[in-house]
Amino acid sequence: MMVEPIRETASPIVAAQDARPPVIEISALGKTFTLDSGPVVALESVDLTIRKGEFISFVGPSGCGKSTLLNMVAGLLSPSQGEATLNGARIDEPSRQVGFMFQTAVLLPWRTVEENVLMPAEIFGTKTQALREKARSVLEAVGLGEFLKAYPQQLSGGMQQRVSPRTLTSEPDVLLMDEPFGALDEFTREAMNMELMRITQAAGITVLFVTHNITEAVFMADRVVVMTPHPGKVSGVVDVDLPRPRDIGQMQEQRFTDLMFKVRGILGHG
Ligand SMILES: Nc1ncnc2c1ncn2[C@@H]1O[C@H](COP(=O)(O)OP(=O)(O)OP(=O)(O)O)[C@@H](O)[C@H]1O
Repeated sequence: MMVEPIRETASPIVAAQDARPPVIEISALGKTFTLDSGPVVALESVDLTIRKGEFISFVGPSGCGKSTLLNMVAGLLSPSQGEATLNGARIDEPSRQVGFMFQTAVLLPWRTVEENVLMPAEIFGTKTQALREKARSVLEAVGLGEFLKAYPQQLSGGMQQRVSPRTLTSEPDVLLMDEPFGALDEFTREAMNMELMRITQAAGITVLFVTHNITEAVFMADRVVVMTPHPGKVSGVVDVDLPRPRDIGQMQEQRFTDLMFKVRGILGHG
């Protein structure tokens, strides 16, 4: 009897990823909005398995359904076709295991930065001293250590946005991020991205990260999901086999440029 030779996987990073259990499984997921002018297919038959601890970037032009997809995974929007599951259970409402970071920081003006950060824990009745310390360390990590007692209106717009990672205080299993640092200046954005990678990698948090920026998408991700509009769909998935921890210097490497062009090619700007 012939024995099949064992095929070597292309890289140990990919092999390690494959061994991780699936956290989110998206099958034939679609969403059609009905407008007075007729139906709009926002998203068409998406299939995707996301494993524990993976960092997935979603990149694509405006209107390709990135937010629609994220909102369905968040349980904020119900699918028209197919389903998404979280740890095997169909997602049909928001879950405490899933944190959501939006583009704009939603802060209550009458609460201090620290009180804003601790608000979700207060609502769920889980505010503890340990959590307070955790909130402080997250705020210190994003350079807001001096502003715990400040009110949102005393911070610049960019500083207010840096409060976004408060979602991390609640230690979600999955973090959904819809252009969380989109409005920040490039330097702060880069620093926030590095910090985000450090925290989520250390805690094994699975991240779904939406961005318009191809460089950022490649730099952050284990896989880049490339989406195109009319109708919104996944046109390709690019494996990012760059070692971790990542550093800015990797952007100068040929492999990085190749991956960027691969993404561009799928987007149709190749
Ligand atoms: N609530 C809604 N009602 C009707 N149409 C919608 C609704 N939400 C989204 N759409 C449409 O669905 C399509 C996908 O929108 P979506 O916001 O998911 O795209 P996106 O890729 O996130 O865009 P952007 O990058 O601009 O945020 C668009 O054509 C949009 O107009």
